Amino acid sequence: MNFRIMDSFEIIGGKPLKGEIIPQGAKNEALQVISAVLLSEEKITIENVPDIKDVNNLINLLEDLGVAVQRHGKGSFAFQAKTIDLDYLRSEEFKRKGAALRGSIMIVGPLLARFGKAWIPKPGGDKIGRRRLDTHFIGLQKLGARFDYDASESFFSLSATELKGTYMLLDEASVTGTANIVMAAVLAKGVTTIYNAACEPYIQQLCRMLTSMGAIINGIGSNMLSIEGVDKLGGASHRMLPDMIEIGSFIGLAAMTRSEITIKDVHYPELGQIPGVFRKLGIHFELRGDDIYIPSRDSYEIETFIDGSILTIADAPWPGFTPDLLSIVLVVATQASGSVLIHQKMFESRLFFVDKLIDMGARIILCDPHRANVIGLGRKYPLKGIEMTSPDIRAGVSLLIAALSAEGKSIIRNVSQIDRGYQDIEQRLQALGAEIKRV
Ligand SMILES: CC(=O)N[C@H]1[C@@H](OP(=O)(O)OP(=O)(O)OC[C@H]2O[C@@H](n3ccc(=O)[nH]c3=O)[C@H](O)[C@@H]2O)O[C@H](CO)[C@@H](O)[C@@H]1O
Ligand SMILES: C=C(OP(=O)(O)O)C(=O)O
Repeated sequence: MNFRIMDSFEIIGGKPLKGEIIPQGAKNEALQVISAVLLSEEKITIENVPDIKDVNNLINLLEDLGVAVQRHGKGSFAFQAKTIDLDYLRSEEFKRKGAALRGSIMIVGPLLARFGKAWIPKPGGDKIGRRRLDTHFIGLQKLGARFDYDASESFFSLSATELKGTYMLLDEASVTGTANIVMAAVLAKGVTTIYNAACEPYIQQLCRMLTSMGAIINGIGSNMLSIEGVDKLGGASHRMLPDMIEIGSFIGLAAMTRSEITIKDVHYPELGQIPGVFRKLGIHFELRGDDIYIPSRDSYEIETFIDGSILTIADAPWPGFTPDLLSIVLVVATQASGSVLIHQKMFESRLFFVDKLIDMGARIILCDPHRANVIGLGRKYPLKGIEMTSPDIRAGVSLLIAALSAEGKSIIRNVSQIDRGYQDIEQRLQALGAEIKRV
């Protein structure tokens, strides 16, 4: 039998969309809190889990490790990590499956804390520049773990007879690094202080879930976490936040395609800089209850800085602007009036996809791997549909937004990148009136 993998989208662009959209649960929170179920032998219920490739891969990985997983309905799961098959961690299958996603790195902290051992292949995720793991391993070593790296197999091993709380200053505020160290410290002996900790909402959510499991964590939401280790953690139930990157993607989509869209239940207070950045691009929207309503408008004009100089939008660790939305901001700017400098400081290979936008007719100068200057077309002419390949998840969605706004047909290949993090995206866009199908 010949199975064809439907890994492309065919899009006929240029049509305004209309309707309501509910953001999925957050991919990056899911990867943290689902890894944390390994810390307890009791049942942990998690609601609003997104049905996306990365999360499903992590859940499968946990099942292979022996975690009992019950699906209670859409997005609702119960996990129980009573017995864990540590031998599986040495298997070829684990090496292959673990390497498929970035989030798998976060099983290391819990395994080390509860069983004194952990192995992990170099994790996957987007090819958007070097993605080192030093912060994770230096932090775990400070807690007392021994660490070994087999470069020929790209395989990390860690072990510890006892983890002991200590003070540490992280070399960078790594999101998954902080999550891993926190998950190890909650079961360590004594107090761990993590300074320069990442503090984005998903780390806060992880800390809240751990607290409801019985962990003692102070400083949640700040860059100084203090964790008093406990002997054992219990069960809990937890509800995940909506995905802020999806919410930002939908704001950008609405502006770029002249659409009237309501994004439901956004948890506005948790969106940090995101609404402000889209406002700086000249996009108008209203907060109605906890929904963001974006009216259909023909044009939007990028602001300048107060002194009249060209606006720069740059990423930074939270509470700065998330790097995961810069590609979307960039594409939205291509049809604005005015200019903006997009400065992707955190990842070095995330802007190369602008070549495809240039082929579609956008005016962009890639100054260097980190900076792109966008000179908005101000709707003087539409982008035109082309065939292209999605290099990473966020570039993929940016190209999708560009294609939905463009005149004519576009084909986007390699959309399994998009499936990593956006649930049923074509069906949800079709419900808003988009002409998109998987081919
Ligand atoms: C599964 C998951 O949750 N992935 C997210 C997580 O990845 P991840 O946890 O892998 O990303 P890190 O926070 O470790 O680092 C991201 C990049 O920023 C650089 N860096 C980081 C901190 C800092 O203070 N200075 C600095 O320059 C790092 O060197 C790296 O190049 O956080 C990233 C940053 O928000 C997001 O893009 C990813 O979507
Ligand atoms: C970079 C991302 O994901 P990951 O860390 O899983 O590669 C992202 O979600 O934009």
